[in-house]
This record gives sequence, C-alpha cells and structure tokens, in this order.
Amino acid sequence: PLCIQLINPNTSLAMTEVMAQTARSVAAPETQILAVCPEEGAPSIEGHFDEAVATLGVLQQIKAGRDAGVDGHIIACFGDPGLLAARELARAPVIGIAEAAMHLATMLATRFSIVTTLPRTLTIARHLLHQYGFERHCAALHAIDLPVLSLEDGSGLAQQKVREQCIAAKKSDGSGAIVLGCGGMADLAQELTLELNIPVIDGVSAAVKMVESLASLRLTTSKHGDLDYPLEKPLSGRFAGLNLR
Ligand SMILES: NC(=O)NC1=NC(=O)NC1=O
Repeated sequence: PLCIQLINPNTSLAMTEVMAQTARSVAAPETQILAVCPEEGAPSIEGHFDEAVATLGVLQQIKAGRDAGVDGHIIACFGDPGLLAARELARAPVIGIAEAAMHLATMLATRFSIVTTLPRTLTIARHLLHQYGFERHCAALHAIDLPVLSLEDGSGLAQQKVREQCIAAKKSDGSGAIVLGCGGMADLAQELTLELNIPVIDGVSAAVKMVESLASLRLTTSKHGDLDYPLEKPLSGRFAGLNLR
C-alpha cells in the first residue's frame, strides 16, 4: 500500500483538513494520505512573498516525508511553491496541484479556464502556465476577488462566487474545462462538474491519482542533472535540519 504525503504549504489546519478529506475520498482504498502543514509560516498564501515564506516549511515537510519513506509528495497550494527545490530533496514523485490540474485539463479539452482567489494571484497562475508550457491551452483566468481563507469562513460566500465564476467562464471563454485555482476549493470540483456538465478539475484529487500512477509504474523523480540531491554543504542554524546526510 502507498503512503502519500499531502503538504498544505499554509498553516491553516481547516484547509489542511478539507484537502485531506478530498484526497482520501479519491485515493485507492489501500492508499494512506499523510496530511501535514508547516509548524511555522503563512496562514494563507496570496502572493510571491507568501510563497517565499512558505517554501522553507514545504522543504522541511518534504525532508520529513522522505525520512518517513513516503511514496510521493503533493504540494497542495495553487502556486506550487518550492516544487523544483522539493524535487531536488525528494526521491519519490513530487506533484504540485496546479501542475496536476492543468495536465488533466489538457487531456479533456483543447482549452481550459482557471478560477482562482485574489486577482493578484492571477499572475502567479500565468507564470505557472508558462513554466509548464500550458499557456496556449489556457483560454482565460478569473478571480473570485476573495481571500483564500474566505473559503474556510463557513459563510458559503466564496463557494458561491466560485460557482458563479465557473458558470460565467463556461459561457464566455470558449473553454471546455475549468481548473479550480486553490487548494481550498478541492471539495467543490465534483459537484460543479455535475452541475456545469464540463470537467471542473481540482488539483488535490488530480495530484493524488498522478502520484498513484507514477508509483504503480515505479517512476520516481529524476536524480540526473538539476534535480539530483542538493550539493552537500554545511547549512547553518535553522537550515541545518535540511541537510540530507
Ligand atoms: N491561488 C491560491 O489561492 N493559492 C493558494 N493559497 C493558499 O494558501 N492555498 C492555495 O491554494
């Protein structure tokens, strides 16, 4: 049986729980989901600065998962913070939820739209599209203009805004699929897929199945070239714990 480490890069336990529940609902029966988040860092990630703050915690969790011998790691934030650094540390596959959702969307439609949280994070999503080579597949990006943690405030307002943006995107963008641009939206994808009758894709679910696929194919992160383990050097202070040896 597989053990997959689900890392919420922000420190909000409610969001970790929503994503863990979604991950467990789609995982194979024998797959174990180990849901974690950094002990210290940002309660939500809503920009380049927050991503930088969160990345150290992500790497510390990757190291812990590696030491625990997990079969794969998921970086469960739509900016995929620290993805390549994490792949240097890890042996097992490391999958970001944005990358995973985008990949699945390209297999289901010729164009997809993204619905995310704050307008300022649209640029981060655009950077990812270019980094992953998906910019020609993305018809448009939209933001609900509410902060990430509004998804956890129990009011249902953010969820309603996501639904409205998805309906509008289907009508206006000419895209055949929608990618939900936040880990906190993980629990909305299945219902929206049924209501809109197009694939509405959550990256947490997509990443779980990708890790399971890679593990079943015995495929792991390449250690040849730039994703080889980091060069050995005496990291100091709080960073000493990141040394692999
Ligand atoms: N675009 C986003 O909403 N990114 C995110 N910030 C978080 O804290 N979690 C996310 O998925």
